[in-house]
Amino acid sequence: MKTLIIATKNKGKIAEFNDMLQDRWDVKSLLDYDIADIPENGSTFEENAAAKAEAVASMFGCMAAADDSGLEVDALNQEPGVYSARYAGPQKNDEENINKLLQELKGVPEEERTARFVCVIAVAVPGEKTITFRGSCDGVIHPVKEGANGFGYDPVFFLPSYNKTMAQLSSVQKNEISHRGKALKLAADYISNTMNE
Ligand SMILES: O=c1nc[nH]c2c1ncn2[C@H]1C[C@H](O)[C@@H](COP(=O)(O)OP(=O)(O)OP(=O)(O)O)O1
Ligand SMILES: [Mg+2]
Repeated sequence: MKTLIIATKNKGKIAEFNDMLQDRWDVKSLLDYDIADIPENGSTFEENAAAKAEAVASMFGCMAAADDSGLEVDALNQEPGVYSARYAGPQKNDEENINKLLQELKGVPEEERTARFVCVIAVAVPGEKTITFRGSCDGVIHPVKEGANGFGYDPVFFLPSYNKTMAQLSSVQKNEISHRGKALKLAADYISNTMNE
């Protein structure tokens, strides 16, 4: 089985990539190697995903993928966006990020709490142009945390069509509808074709 390196240290993402890809590839992440954090200085998900994928592709001299993702909240002018991981500070704590988000949205009525998760997957090959794939998933920011599955903002990301938060879905259900599942569906054929060249 061929190895696919994903330039991430996020355990929640790694679990989802493993669930979706383990039949196809031997998925490795930055937690399997001793690699320093790659800076995310871009202003778009595409820039950050490309920077992470390219840094790792050049370190290993082979194809690497990366995921840059986050939450866009309409009532907050699409924030936290690319800053989602660091919303409450550089320590990147999910609990603190959720608390800050709920505080910012205090008093905002349900119909104005619309949001979306966005995921951009970049695939980089040394010496070639990096390609990006984008997926998104619409929801509403729930005023209280519910559910224990998933990671990040999942406990407050409410899906009206399921009457559940993302954290109340099984991993199979989440991967079918999530921003990451959608971006990966678009990326998988390109990864597979590029790997076999
Ligand atoms: O499915 C998701 N369910 C809930 N929350 C999510 C999801 N997908 C992204 N998110 C949130 C988590 C984090 O606050 C930010 C990603 O930030 P992002 O920089 O892409 O990832 P990260 O720094 O945690 O790991 P890394 O850069 O090593 O891949 O968006
Ligand atoms: Mg990051």
